[in-house]
Amino acid sequence: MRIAIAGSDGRMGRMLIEAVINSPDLTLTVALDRTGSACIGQDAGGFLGHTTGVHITDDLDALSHADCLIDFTRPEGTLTHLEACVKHKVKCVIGTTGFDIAGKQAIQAASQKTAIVFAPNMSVGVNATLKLLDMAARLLNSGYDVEVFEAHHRNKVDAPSGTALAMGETVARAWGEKLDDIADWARHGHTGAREDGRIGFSVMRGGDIVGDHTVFFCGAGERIEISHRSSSRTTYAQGSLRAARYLARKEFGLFDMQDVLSS
Ligand SMILES: NC(=O)C1=CN([C@@H]2O[C@H](COP(=O)(O)OP(=O)(O)OC[C@H]3O[C@@H](n4cnc5c(N)ncnc54)[C@H](OP(=O)(O)O)[C@@H]3O)[C@@H](O)[C@H]2O)C=CC1
Ligand SMILES: O=C(O)C1=N[C@H](C(=O)O)C[C@H](O)C1
Repeated sequence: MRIAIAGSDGRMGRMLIEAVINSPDLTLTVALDRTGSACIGQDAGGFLGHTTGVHITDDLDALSHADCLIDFTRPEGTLTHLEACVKHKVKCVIGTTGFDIAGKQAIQAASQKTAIVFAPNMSVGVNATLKLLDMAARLLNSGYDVEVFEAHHRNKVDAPSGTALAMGETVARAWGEKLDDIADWARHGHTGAREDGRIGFSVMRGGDIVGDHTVFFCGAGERIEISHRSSSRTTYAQGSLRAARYLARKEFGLFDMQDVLSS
């Protein structure tokens, strides 16, 4: 399978290039980054001291040499790349977070023309955690205050993380609610007492934290905490490759990591 990587000089882009190079069933054929980036023209494996012969480019028509693009960039970049994927009939694994409603609708529309896996977290552990949360939310559906906490590195630009949002959505869905209707995104000043049935969010940014998430179910006399902590980005890269292999069998459609992991 011929793989293209977007955001080749980014934290995830580099992890993905290394993972593809080390996967015998996958071939790196395209490495993208944005116009003006200092990495354009460099060998995609240069940061590893490795010569791949694939030079990082901003030419999206290079996607004609790929079967699947793996994209961890920014929403505006991903949506531009997705148009090129549709044009060149290339499948797409999207790990980027922070899309607005219009962005999510554009992904949905593109999935009628190509096959897409879109997930805010590609790690097997996080996706198992989402299953545990669904079970906990169904059992603890009254008398428990739910709070979602996430911590990430100082360079993360969106908040709450896509994973924290997915965790909140999982609890809200289990309660028959929409997250937007019951979320408290932040608290400051004289907030008054906490209301029942809300989901609170809190966010920490600092240093090189890869990604920590905890959902608290706080009751009277007890507290349940369901936590996931990432210590390496490898899990995101390996999950993305699994998603790309899954798409080899699909023509079009929108899938998530639960689809990938249950196949
Ligand atoms: N689903 C998952 O499992 C995971 C998702 N993520 C998400 O992936 C995304 C990227 O994270 P990370 O690798 O840490 O970020 P980085 O900032 O390290 O890398 C982003 C890369 O994308 C490039 N880029 C930025 N804007 C554009 C654009 N408009 N068009 C094309 N390329 C662009 C950057 O180029 P330049 O440096 O020139 O700006 C850089 O190479 C985030 O949304 C993050 O939340 C991260 C980890 C796991
Ligand atoms: O930006 C990151 O680093 C991460 N982003 C994803 C998110 O927003 O949930 C996944 C992971 O937590 C790392």
